[in-house]
Amino acid sequence: MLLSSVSQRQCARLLSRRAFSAQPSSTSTDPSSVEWKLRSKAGRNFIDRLRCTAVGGHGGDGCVSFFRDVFVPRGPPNGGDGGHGGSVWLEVDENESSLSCVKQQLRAPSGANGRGKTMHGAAATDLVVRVPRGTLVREITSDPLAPAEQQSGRGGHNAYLDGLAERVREEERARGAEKKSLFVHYPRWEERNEVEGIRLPPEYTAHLRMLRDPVPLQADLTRHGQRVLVAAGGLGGPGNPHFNLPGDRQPHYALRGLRGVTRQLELELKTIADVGLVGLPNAGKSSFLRAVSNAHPRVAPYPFTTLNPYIGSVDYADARQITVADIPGLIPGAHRNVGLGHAFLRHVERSRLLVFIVDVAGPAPWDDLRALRHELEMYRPGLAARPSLVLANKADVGERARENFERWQRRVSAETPLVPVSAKYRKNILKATHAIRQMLDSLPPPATA
Ligand SMILES: Nc1nc2c(ncn2[C@@H]2O[C@H](COP(=O)(O)OP(=O)(O)OP(=O)(O)O)[C@@H](O)[C@H]2O)c(=O)[nH]1
Ligand SMILES: [Mg+2]
Repeated sequence: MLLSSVSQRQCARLLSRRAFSAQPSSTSTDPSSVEWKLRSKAGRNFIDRLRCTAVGGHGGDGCVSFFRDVFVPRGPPNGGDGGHGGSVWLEVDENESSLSCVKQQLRAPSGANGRGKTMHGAAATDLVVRVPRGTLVREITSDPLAPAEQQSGRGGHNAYLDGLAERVREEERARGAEKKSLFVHYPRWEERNEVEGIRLPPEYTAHLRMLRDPVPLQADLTRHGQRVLVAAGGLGGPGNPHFNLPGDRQPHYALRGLRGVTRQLELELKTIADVGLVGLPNAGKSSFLRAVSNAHPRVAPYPFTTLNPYIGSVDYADARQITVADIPGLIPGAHRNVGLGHAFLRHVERSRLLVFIVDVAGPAPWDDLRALRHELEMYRPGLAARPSLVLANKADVGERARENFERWQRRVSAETPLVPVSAKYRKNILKATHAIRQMLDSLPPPATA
């Protein structure tokens, strides 16, 4: 059996309680159980997938006012412009390791309204949200009429088409009404102002068009400092001096500020590391990461000690650094998300080199390796064919480990390097890190985004 101490079903049941944001469960009081561990700080704070809404700030309204003085009863217009609304940005910060700092509502502040005496409203500051390197941003597009389309039979399809036609008619109606509602009027001038024929400023119409037909957003944030605009702030409304035209020197209207863009987003963190450690639970992945890097993931003699990915960096004598990701253990069925396999596998998906850590003192380490490769291949075809290295860990554990290793070495093909190590007692670690580096250096450099 591949996983002796914890049954597959038990792991799946316990881990399935870890929702998107790793909600703790309340029953267990056994400190070695997965439930207990999920209640710990690390389990609760690590979020690698979430949905949020980004809302750009509203633009401030333009002002309608006129210069007045003792001998100037009908002075020129002097209403200030409204300030622009703040935009929402996502920015990569390599010191962040989780999406836990991202709130569900990302709302940028609104711009201030313009005032008389040509006082323009202040523009709002942008909201910059820091996300970890490797964050994928996707817009969730939802068509409110889509469920009707999915209904079976002709009736459902007709209902969908009728709904679409009605929506188009509604939009046309709104367009006529919208133009009126875009204006701010001088007191008691609503009826007298003839705003239908007025040409809106080009940037204003461009913003309106953008609000009506938003371009779907998709981004992959891979570099420190990289930024993406997820919700543009609304445009401030121009004050009445903008409409001071030869035919009308006393415009009694200005434009309202426009709302910002609103987007429903899904953020997913897919860790970027040079090397991904893959192994069954308890194989010694975290012990290996501790042995080679400055990271200190928890090590304990029971499965699922690690519940979040950890990244450590291996420093070589010539100042070369290699990042290594330790992920929670995989169990058979991980590709079907058993034991939250998907949540873990996404963190090695982008590694250039996979390092399989296998307990060589187990009954059949070669079967463990086959099972791991199978899970990777089923999760994403081609993943198992990624350049890899096998570390036969726990080589210090007596006669059985030595026999297994010798048997295994006779079986493996030349292209799969097999290195015996003892992560716990730090034996043969240099040879392993040397082999990792050699393999990485022989690979083509990573594609830069
Ligand atoms: N004898 C021996 N024990 C080891 C070795 N490497 C790890 N162990 C022990 O194996 C147990 C599990 O080690 P971990 O590093 O937590 O294993 P893991 O693969 O990270 O486990 P999960 O995080 O649960 O997936 C611990 O008790 C370690 O002390 C080794 O080389 N030799
Ligand atoms: Mg671990």
